Amino acid sequence: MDVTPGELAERAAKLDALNPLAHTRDRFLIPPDLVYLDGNSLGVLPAAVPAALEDAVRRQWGRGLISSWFDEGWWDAPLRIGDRIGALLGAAPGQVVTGDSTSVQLFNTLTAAARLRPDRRVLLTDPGHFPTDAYLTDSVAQLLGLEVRRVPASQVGAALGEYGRDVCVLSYPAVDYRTGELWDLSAVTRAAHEAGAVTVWDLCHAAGAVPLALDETGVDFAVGCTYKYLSGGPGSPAYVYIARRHHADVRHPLTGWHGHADPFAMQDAYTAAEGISRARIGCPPMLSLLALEAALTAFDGVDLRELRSAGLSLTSFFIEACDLLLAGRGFEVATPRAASRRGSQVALRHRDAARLVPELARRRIVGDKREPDILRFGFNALYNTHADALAAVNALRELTIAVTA
Ligand SMILES: Cc1ncc(COP(=O)(O)O)c(C=O)c1O
Ligand SMILES: Nc1c(O)cccc1C(=O)C[C@H](N)C(=O)O
Repeated sequence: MDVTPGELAERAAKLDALNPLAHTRDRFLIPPDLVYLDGNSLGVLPAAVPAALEDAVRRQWGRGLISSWFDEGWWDAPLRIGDRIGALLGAAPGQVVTGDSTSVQLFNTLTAAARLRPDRRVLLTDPGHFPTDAYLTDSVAQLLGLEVRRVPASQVGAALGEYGRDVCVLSYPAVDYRTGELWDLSAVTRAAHEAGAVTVWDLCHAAGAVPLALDETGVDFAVGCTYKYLSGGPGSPAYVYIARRHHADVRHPLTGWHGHADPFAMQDAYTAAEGISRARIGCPPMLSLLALEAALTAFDGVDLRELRSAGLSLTSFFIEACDLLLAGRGFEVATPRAASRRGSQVALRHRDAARLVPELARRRIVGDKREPDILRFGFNALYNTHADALAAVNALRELTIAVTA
């Protein structure tokens, strides 16, 4: 090892001191002495949330009661908060709506997307997609009489060349939940369009960590959760993006009354609302939605390019520290080393992953384990530090034995 742990600690301190986003850490209530590297599963509580929830419960609900639906802007909250999220996704206003879970949004969106190409029979998806995406893709295919083919994003071009004219939808994650690999949304979307198909992207592991340019990239549909890098809280509502050019044609299977053109006319038959409102379903979980709105203020004034470079600085430093301090201890970096191919997490493979993750937690360092042998460390540049990264690597060094000298 050319660099000593002491020198790495100095580097971490310097990098943290130079971080232009250092001030945003104060926007979160991080438990003292905790190194939290699991914000890619459940983000830390933003400082603005408790008071916003208190107000939502005691004043808006407690005193305003039913009048709050309109007097406090509850009815428009899914659209208002959708636009705030849209700004983080590179989407112009009026194309994102919040509500329901990612799973529900996936079902609604995949079905609506496939219906745009009724003469085609193949749904293309990632063999390593998150389980809920895999299960729902299969369900939608079953319901619509389609066939699912599982092709890695890196091989989509070849697959489309072979049978692309029969593909209706490509359903892919922007960032792989296990390895943290960032896919090329632009290249996959372009290839899909050349073959006449549409894309449904799952942004769960990208939104709020990686700058996205949905409008510019020509993405058709996207869904994502808000409890990871957006720190909306456990079970906070998901969102869906539908490019404006599809609004008039899109037909959802979940035709709830909030998506009706005139909800309070209480008509017998469904008529879809204009614009993104047609992606609304039923009554949204308002308290969670208002907590999410407060949580998103943690992004106020944050330049997303700066956030991305701070995130890459953290993951690059973590990988470098792993290379230096964990050599010969049975670890393998499963995340791409090229910054352009990396989201904001680093995954390490180790055959003792199941032992190491709880051992880390006992030392107040939280990451998580994914099957079969992956240790995941998520870095939210709004609150994580290089010192956090080094603490995790130092602990892993203490918990393992070097096999080679
Ligand atoms: C890529 C991805 N999609 C979807 C989900 C979850 O969906 P839901 O919010 O419906 O539980 C997760 C995480 O739980 C995920 O990582
Ligand atoms: N949504 C979760 C939950 O309800 C319980 C525990 C974990 C989660 C997660 O978010 C897991 C996460 N999507 C993953 O990437 O594995």
